[in-house]
Amino acid sequence: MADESHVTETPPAEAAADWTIAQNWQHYTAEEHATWDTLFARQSQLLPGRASDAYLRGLDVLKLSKPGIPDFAELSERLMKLTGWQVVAVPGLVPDDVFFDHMANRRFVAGNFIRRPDQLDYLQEPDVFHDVFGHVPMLADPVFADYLEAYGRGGQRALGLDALKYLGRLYWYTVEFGLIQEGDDLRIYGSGIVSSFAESRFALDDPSPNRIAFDIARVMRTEYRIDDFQQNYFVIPSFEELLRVTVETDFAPLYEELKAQEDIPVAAIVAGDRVLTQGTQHYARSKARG
Ligand SMILES: C[C@H](O)[C@H](O)[C@H]1CNc2nc(N)[nH]c(=O)c2N1
Ligand SMILES: N[C@@H](Cc1ccccc1)C(=O)O
Ligand SMILES: [Fe+2]
Repeated sequence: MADESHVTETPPAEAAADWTIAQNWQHYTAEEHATWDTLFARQSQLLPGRASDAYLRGLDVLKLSKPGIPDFAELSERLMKLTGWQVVAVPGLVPDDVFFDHMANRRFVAGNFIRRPDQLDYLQEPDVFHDVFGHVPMLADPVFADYLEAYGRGGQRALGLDALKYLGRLYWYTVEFGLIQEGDDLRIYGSGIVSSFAESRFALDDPSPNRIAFDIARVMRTEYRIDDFQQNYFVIPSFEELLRVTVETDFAPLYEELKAQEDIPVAAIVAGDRVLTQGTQHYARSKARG
């Protein structure tokens, strides 16, 4: 999950300078493994027909020899052979520059903790289920694996250009909450959706949110919220197209243009949008009434 986290700059005592820690797979309790198995089984039944082909193909990389929470060492060995990525354990959110450096070197940072049984349906911090079940299967797709490495390098560049706000939105509306058109069907590839039981249905079926065709400048201008279902989803035509418009476009001039423009509020529809669903926003309004 990506958000405007306010993490401290010095790593916690047990972490290395790059914020990595030992996963300590042998320390997980039977209850923690059971939480993983419950979440895994629930999503595995829900996602066929909802998640993108690339995600469902990638899911196999998680079918390891042991039940319960995956062992990052075993997982990384398999992932490395497929796309050169590995999964490293961190205690939680890490500073942006640390996050980008790992990503630029094909190291995916994953929380080593798992949510409590009473948090099955939603939590804001990225736990091992969100990071590994949500993100890792996409790392097994060669095109998406290239996209994420390029994103890491782009993040390092964006830091230097004071443009993190714009790149963070691109991450949010693709890696975390992206939808993709597959033939006549709308499918999920965003990790924040696939790792959420309720949002996996809401994102595709509910008339409440907007669903808008992906446009790089529009996405970078659009605000987002981190505490509930999204009110906007952006739809890409393919991962190859996402790679083409992000890796091949020099963002520096785009960042300058965006700095001269207003941000677009969440849920707004603006001129030029190719709107697939004009949302009713009834979900957000019902929550606002409390
Ligand atoms: C880079 C961007 O700001 C984003 O919010 C980052 C910050 N730090 C992170 N740290 C961890 N562990 N996981 C994440 O997804 C992120 N997201
Ligand atoms: N093209 C971006 C780098 C980038 C690539 C892929 C994803 C995100 C960002 C830049 O010029 O900064
Ligand atoms: Fe995430």
